[in-house]
Amino acid sequence: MQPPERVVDRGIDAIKRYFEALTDTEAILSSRIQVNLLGETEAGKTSLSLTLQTGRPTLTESADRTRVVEQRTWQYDQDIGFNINDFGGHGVYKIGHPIFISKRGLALITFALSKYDIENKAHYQLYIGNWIDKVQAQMPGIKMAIVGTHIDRDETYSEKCSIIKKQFEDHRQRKHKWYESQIKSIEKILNTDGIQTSMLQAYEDKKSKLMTSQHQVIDIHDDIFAVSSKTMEGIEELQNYLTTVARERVVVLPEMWVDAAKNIRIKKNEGFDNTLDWDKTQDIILQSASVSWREKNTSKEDLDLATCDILSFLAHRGDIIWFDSSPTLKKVVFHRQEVLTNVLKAVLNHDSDAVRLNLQETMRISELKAKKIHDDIVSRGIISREAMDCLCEPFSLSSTEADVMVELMQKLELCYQVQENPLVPSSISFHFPWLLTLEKQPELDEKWPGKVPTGSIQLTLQINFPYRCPEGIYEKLSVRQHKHLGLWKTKRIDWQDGVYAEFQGSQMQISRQERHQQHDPDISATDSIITIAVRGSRPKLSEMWSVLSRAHGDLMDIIKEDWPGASYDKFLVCPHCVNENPALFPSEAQNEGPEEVPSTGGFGEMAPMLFPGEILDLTRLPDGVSKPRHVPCVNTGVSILADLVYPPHLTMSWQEGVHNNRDKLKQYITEPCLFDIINVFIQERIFSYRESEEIKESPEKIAVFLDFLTKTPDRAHQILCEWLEEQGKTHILELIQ
Ligand SMILES: Nc1nc2c(ncn2[C@@H]2O[C@H](COP(=O)(O)OP(=O)(O)OP(=O)(O)O)[C@@H](O)[C@H]2O)c(=O)[nH]1
Repeated sequence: MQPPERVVDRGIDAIKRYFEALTDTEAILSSRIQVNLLGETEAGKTSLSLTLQTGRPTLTESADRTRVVEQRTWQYDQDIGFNINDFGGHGVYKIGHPIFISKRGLALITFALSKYDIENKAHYQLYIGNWIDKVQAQMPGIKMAIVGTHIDRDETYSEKCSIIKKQFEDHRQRKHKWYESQIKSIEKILNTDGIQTSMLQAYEDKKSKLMTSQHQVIDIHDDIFAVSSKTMEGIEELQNYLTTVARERVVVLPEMWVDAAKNIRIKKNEGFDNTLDWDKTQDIILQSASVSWREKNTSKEDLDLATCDILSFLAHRGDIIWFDSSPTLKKVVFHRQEVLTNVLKAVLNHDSDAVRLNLQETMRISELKAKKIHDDIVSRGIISREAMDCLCEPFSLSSTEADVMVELMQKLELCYQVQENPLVPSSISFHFPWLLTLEKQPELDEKWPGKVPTGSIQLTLQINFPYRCPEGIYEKLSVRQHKHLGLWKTKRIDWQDGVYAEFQGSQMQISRQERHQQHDPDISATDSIITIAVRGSRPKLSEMWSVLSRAHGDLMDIIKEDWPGASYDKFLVCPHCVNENPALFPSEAQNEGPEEVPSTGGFGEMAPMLFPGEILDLTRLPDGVSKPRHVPCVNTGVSILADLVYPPHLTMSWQEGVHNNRDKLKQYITEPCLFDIINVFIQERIFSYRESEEIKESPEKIAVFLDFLTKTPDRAHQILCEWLEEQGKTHILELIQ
């Protein structure tokens, strides 16, 4: 209760300021809970939100599918209030939730009981299951409840609710079982005799991650609330639940904080300003403070700190949207969330005709130019600064607000900024992967052919998301690559489901695929796969690993930030299998249509060998485990060089290998063989004549040769390996490789 969690998160100074504020103003018991109404269209969300707000039966005339989020408040009593977020069916909700939903809020999964057909198994997944999975993945631990509306239209609602409860229990069990089967399959691998000790840690990490997720409680209220916004039946039970939760979460706040929140709400209801700037916000805070507080906190710094304390608390609770992550964003408070959603909706509009209309209405430009701008937006996902201003025009944003919106879109990683013409500083445009509809361009078949070109190697990481990829992960990953690629914009090619990029010495392709799984004919689930592949030549291997590890790190960070509860599995695909079987990575044409695949992410009949992707998380191998030089490909029995499966810091370098096998090499390399090698090295200008003589004249010829060898560049090692292979001296090759 005291101090609130958010204050504690901000550290000891914030706690001190909180208690100081309490000495100057009264302590108020307060609870304001954010209630998020989620669900399919026509679920009855708006009617329920209005009914809760007014306390009277209220029905909307019809559903409003264009709404992103509408906010209402319901004041239960002096201490307890609710901020209700009523989410609509507009596509922007996909990115909207993390901005609008507070982890401390409540999510009500709403559906119309009258439409729910218990005979139709797909209904559970559509109306309830998918929503639970989504919320759970995005905000693990958030309190949830299921609410069935329209009971006045359904006499059998109570029997239906008992069946839905059972379906919900099955859903919980299914999730549990999925984790269990994944854990079992790892345990099976762990119990296999031949498992590489170096691989053990990666499998153990994978298992423990799965076990944590499995035990994550789905905090959902056991009963299903059945309500009618027409007759008010069941509304009281729902209200009681909400107020009980609110009472459990009462906190003690300084009166000035409560007053500041109230005054911000008044500004919101007045609806004059799109946003509150820093000065206006501080005026509100000063108005809310007592004389004694004002006398004690006279400096600008005192007021700035108090402003941040209060805004941070209110943003965490879901009263306002405020980001303190950049100096520009910090200065603006989004107290009317609809302003932000409307701008996002205008910019991220997938309706091509609406975009065209908007451009024609607001821009005084030729039809030809409008067409080009329109095509850029709807197919290439590119919005010029000029077009951005015009899309925002209907909202009468000030220039600061427009700048803030643009910065916010970049901060949220909805887009990245590109200067299209290096000579024209104003030729700025914003690239939104969300808007891309372009198919893969044919020129990419040349740059990235289906089969790995001779002389190249491919490192491949696959991340499999069972039951659909959480929305926006791929797009955000694509945007995040810009910070590594920024300077080489021309080397990046984007299409709807992928991005190709060229780095110095290597190429990368990130792509996504969807695969339908038909475990149960009634429940069609879709698995998603994000593949990060890097190609290059062997000498560039270490750079290739850096590129792969960086993209992997980006993806893991995004999952941690936005979808901490998402289930996924990651694998490093055996480079040998990739090389042998280009069909493992089907071209776009082959991607069409549903395809049945095993949940391990296999590829039809011949599944590639998959190594645990957790290898990429290892910073070092466990104590006592020596770095591997080779790993077996179980599929083919071929021995693969470990540096194709492990990042360089985890593998044994060839020099370490030579050192470790020194005694055996001294035994196997005969004098004539040594002389032949020396000749090759002289021809290749690796050894000088003097060096070769030094070796030949030494009583410990082989030992001296090996010492010389480990000091030579990698090229010498490569030449030696090739020569040994040509000569069929595989017993030496294996020790040296
Ligand atoms: N009889 C009856 N009709 C309801 C009830 N709740 C909503 N409706 C009607 O169902 C339709 C959809 O209701 P809304 O509240 O707009 O649904 P929504 O979930 O907000 O819909 P979207 O805007 O598409 O997200 C409207 O015609 C409402 O009048 C209810 O409990 N009983």
